[in-house]
Amino acid sequence: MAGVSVTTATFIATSTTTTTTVTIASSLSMQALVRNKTTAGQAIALEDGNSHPLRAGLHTSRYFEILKTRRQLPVSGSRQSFLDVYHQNQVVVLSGDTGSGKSTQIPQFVFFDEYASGKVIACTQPRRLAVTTVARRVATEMDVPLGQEVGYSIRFDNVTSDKTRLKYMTDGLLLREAMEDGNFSSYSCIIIDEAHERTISTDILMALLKKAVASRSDLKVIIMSATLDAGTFTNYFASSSTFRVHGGSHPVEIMYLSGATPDYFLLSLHFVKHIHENHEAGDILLFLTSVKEVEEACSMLRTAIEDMEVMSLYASLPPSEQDKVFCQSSMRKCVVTTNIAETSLTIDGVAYVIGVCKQSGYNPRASLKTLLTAPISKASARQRAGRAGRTRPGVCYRLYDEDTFDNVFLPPAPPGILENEITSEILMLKNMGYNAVGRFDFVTPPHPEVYLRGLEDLRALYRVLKEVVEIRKQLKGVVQTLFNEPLKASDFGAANYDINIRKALARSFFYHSALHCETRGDDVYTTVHDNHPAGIHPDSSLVGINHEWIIYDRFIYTGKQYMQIVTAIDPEWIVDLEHFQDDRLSRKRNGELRQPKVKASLDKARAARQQSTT
Ligand SMILES: Nc1ncnc2c1ncn2[C@@H]1O[C@H](COP(=O)(O)OP(=O)(O)OP(=O)(O)O)[C@@H](O)[C@H]1O
Repeated sequence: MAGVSVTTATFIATSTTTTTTVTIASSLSMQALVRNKTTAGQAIALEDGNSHPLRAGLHTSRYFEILKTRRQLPVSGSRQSFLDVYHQNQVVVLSGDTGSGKSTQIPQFVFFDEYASGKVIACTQPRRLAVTTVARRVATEMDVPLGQEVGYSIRFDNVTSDKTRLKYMTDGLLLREAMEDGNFSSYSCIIIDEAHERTISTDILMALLKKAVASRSDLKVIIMSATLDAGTFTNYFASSSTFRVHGGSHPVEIMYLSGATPDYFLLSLHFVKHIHENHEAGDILLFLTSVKEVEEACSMLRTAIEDMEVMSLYASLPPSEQDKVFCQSSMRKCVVTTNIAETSLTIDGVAYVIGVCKQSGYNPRASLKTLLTAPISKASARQRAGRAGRTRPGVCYRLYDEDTFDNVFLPPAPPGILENEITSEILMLKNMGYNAVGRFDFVTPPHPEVYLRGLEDLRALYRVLKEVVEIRKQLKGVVQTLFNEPLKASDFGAANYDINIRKALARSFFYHSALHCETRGDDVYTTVHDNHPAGIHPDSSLVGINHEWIIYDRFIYTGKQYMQIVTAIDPEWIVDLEHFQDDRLSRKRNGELRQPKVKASLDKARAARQQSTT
């Protein structure tokens, strides 16, 4: 809607700020709250009352215990200043230190302020584990059963009800909802948490929210970020103001090595043992670089230390296994994890954090995903340290020297949209009516090459669909002619079924074709499009077969370059495509073919094809 201005403003809070408490009549109820006109004093009075403000009955004693610790969090001291800023602005960008209370407290402040709207508050997290654990914590803090006033929604797991007014969800799920309703009509406020992680979903959501706030003046947006990067978001939402919450829950001492280590893995295990044998009570959180390392470390630690409970934590573990790390233990706990535990998580009892690093990237030229050991960013290192000191003072051991942290560590990881393929996001935006995706108002626009690759993949999918539809039509015709009856379902047992599907894939994903390179040995191929050498991924059923031609879905780099999701094809299926005609084959500057073997194989296939048709 024209004329609606979107503004942001500054919110400064410190752990020492005192709370303004307004005297409230004892008869105050939730129904007396007026949307976006509530005070911190009103909410505090409702929270402090013996009676539960949301249901009949009294608060439990545990509720008051937790309430006492919540009131000591840095954000609690600035509840009224936050509300003032929130009331005056449609978009608030809030940044704060780890453990200051952003994820758990700010949504509750908004809960009281938005209660009269009758709509839902969404708080997004990039990771499923953060969604479920933060929602559970907030439901406990508010003394309500999870799924009632406070719930969560992740793919395949929806714990909400008609009563839910504060919903934690993944950024991906809210994005899916936006496909149906780009105005976010059922929400009064949307909180994007951990915005500094710059996941693709978060970035696209921010663009959609920028549009939505312009057409819905009653929609509020809060962008929460743990770093000083908030400027990027304030600029994006048409303002240059910055908002800070200072201080975390408890102090964290940072320790560095005095020099570099040649083997961080073994050293980290020695550190765990050293802490266990020499330091006072407190659980240990060890960050490693891959699932393989995590499992290896767990098994070595279990053998070496009997009186310690060792647990692994990574994204592909079943949720019931992940939840175990949050359970109390009579022994010291050591949680060995990947970067899944880097942000948002509070594992009660963790006093020691040990950190090493690795990161993945995407090369659009080669459609190549990499998973290489590389220095992490300072922001990541700070997030990891922030996992200590949440429920008690902590120590963070960084397995590198201070000089490395100051001079070698990378700047914050680039936004996900610059590092990943975005095919499904392009499709989604097109589906929402954004046809010129290249001109979409991204916070950081992706490189044109990533965008072009995405479009090429979509064109390929379209070609597959067209071919499959054509094959189905032909099969239907054949069956009808032969048996004089209509085809009821696809006949998976038909002799040519598999070949027809592979043919369709070959003719659509022809630019992902590769030719076996006999001189380099088993399972090594060269891509036809880019002339890259690559092996067949060890998980593939084609390993050891050495088909002459294959097509692949994607590249992955894990020390070696591999093609994943591959299928064998016959060059006779593709020789007629323009892409494989002589004048289109890749040549050097002097006109010589880069891959004479490709031409030889295509010529052979062309001759065979001609013979079979004559
Ligand atoms: N499950 C829990 N058990 C015990 N205390 C918790 C739990 N979750 C949160 N807390 C307490 O609340 C504090 C604030 O947590 P919250 O997740 O809101 O911080 P945050 O500012 O969002 O941190 P981050 O930037 O690391 O996500 C924690 O430091 C801790 O003291």
